[in-house]
Amino acid sequence: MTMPATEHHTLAKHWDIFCTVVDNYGDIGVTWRLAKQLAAEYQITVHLWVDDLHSFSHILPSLDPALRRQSFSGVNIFQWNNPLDIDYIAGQVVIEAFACELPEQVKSVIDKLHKQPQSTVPHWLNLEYLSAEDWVEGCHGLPSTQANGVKKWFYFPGFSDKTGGLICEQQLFVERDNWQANPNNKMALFSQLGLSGIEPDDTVISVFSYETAALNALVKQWQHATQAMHVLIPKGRSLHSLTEFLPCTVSELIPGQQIKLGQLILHILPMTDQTGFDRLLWSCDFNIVRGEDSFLRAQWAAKPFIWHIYPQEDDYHLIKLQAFMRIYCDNLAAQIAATWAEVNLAFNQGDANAVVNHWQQLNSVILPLQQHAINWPNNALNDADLASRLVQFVKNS
Ligand SMILES: Cc1cn([C@H]2C[C@H](O)[C@@H](COP(=O)(O)OP(=O)(O)O[C@H]3O[C@@H](C)[C@H](O)[C@@H](O)[C@H]3O)O2)c(=O)[nH]c1=O
Repeated sequence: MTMPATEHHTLAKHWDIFCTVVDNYGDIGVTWRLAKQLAAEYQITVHLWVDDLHSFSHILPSLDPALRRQSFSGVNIFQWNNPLDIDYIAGQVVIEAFACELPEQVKSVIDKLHKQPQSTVPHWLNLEYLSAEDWVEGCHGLPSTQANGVKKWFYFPGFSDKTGGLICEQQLFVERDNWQANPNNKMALFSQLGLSGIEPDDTVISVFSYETAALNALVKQWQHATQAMHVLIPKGRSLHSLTEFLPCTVSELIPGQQIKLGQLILHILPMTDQTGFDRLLWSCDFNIVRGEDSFLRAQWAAKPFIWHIYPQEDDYHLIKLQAFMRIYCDNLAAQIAATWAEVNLAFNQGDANAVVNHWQQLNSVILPLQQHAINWPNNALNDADLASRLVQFVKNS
């Protein structure tokens, strides 16, 4: 472990972010977005420590899971083995993402620094999950003093100006608007992804959900659509709810493969990096997303969406869903809000009949819903994105 012998220790300038991949791609998805933005917009050297590079490589295909150190987009990516086999050098900030436990070596370096007279310790932050619930405002930015006296700060993303904000790159909306202004962009993307047979005016829906009977019911209904419909689904959890429509097992499906079901064509999507995923969401008419990061990106896409929230014990996720739906629907006409909320609720409850009924009603409110989706991102950002608030928070704390 590298510890300078000097008494007056000055911290290195970089930030460390520690991320464990619990399951799925959300934890690494969020930390990777944040790391890239801190590097690109604030010229901060970021060391991103990840315990599962294989999972990470699904959303960063150029990553080599066998390498212990590598750099992409100005971020140094380190394999986090336990115990650490790469030296931790104390930097300005250490972020433990989603309450992952920091490695012992890191805690012991912080502890030693804390005990040295006149030395500074890194700002130690715990980055929490995003929630639209009211209590978040009261908990954001609170310190917790550890047994050794070092303070750890709780950083809560959120939708109000009293929270830590939402991850959004400064140029994202400009890039999205430019992309959406020219339909050739989406057609070029579809062809680059190996998707054929999509005409510019066809309805295109992306699906990145968990397993649910609601998706199965929607696919049954979409087969009888009046016009051609395309549903784009990456290999993964959504398809486990659609096995009755598939000609083979989910693992045998190949990206680019098409399954024709009446008016509907299911397209198997390759997974792309996050920039490609964002562009996909910008290019579809409707997106079904999940978790945390794709949920936010669907909002930034300015398109109507269903949020399949990550399921939690005792249906706690439904409380989180309701909290978000309340703020999203705040200035929406009652009938539009009710229809959109009912589709979301039915999808999350796996209620096949209800989701089909409410989906049909969605057609009658789709224009104002599209307009709302366009207005929402600027309102939601509340003037400051998460990275800018985080940099400010570190300066002030
Ligand atoms: C389909 C696809 C996704 N992605 C990215 C977008 C997101 O960063 C990431 C998916 O993350 P999420 O949308 O958050 O959904 P998720 O279900 O994968 O992750 C979840 O993990 C749990 C452990 C957390 O508790 C949840 O809150 C949630 O974050 O994958 C790509 O980069 N390319 C792709 O082709």
